[in-house]
Amino acid sequence: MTRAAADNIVEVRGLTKRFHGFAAVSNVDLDVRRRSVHALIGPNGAGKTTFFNLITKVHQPSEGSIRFNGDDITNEDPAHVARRGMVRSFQISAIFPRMTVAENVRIALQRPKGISFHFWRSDSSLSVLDDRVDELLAAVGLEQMRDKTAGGLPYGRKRALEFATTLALDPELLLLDEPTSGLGTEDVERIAALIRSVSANRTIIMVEHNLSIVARLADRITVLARGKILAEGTYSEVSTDPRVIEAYIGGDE
Ligand SMILES: Nc1ncnc2c1ncn2[C@@H]1O[C@H](COP(=O)(O)OP(=O)(O)OP(=O)(O)O)[C@@H](O)[C@H]1O
Repeated sequence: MTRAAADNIVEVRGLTKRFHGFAAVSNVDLDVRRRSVHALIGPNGAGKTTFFNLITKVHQPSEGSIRFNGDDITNEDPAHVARRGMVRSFQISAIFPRMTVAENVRIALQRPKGISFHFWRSDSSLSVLDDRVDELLAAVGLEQMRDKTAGGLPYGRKRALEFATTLALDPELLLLDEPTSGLGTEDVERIAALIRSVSANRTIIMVEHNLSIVARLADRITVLARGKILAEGTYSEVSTDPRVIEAYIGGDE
């Protein structure tokens, strides 16, 4: 591994995605530093979701390359990429609504990359699993709701549960797709605190429209507009960049 690859968990070069000739992401070069919180912002239609879909390999790039931990993953399928430790969160559909909160976390722990567990294992591994379920529920503030049916939780609490099921996979790189969207102030604060606490020992890339959250959490910010990188830097750098101000004012946000 080169020195740059050791410092950067993700290295993207010349990444382009065209849909019927329209470049949703165009010639993007992006490095994500290990153990940083890296935010991707930009007006509607800037290409943020497409970029997430490219690096998680939901979409195959039209051009360019993607490295994860120094390995070229450009031609890998999404399941392989997830097994490498790149996990995307905030897909509420991933929650089983008829199961309890604790059962949802337990199932996530039994997935590949979660705690290795089989039903024929001993009671001691069962209790290890229960301990980990309780730890994860405590981490997201759901310990009081462990036996409630997941489908009946309020929206903000479902988000917290989804966070717990994602953390169960112990991702090295966590991709958060608008983690605070649709949440009330109290839940936004809870999720922000959670992102901060889980960022201590992993890398996070997040697409986030709430710029005050970006300002508080992100070490580095990439601003996309019309599929291209417009600016990159700290919040104070990008928020004072005239090109960024123009893109936001000139855009539809
Ligand atoms: N599957 C697709 N087929 C055709 N065009 C697409 C497809 N996916 C995205 N696009 C187009 O690519 C552009 C970028 O879309 P994308 O969803 O990546 O932007 P975004 O920055 O995530 O926007 P938002 O903040 O509104 O979610 C848009 O013009 C969109 O219409």
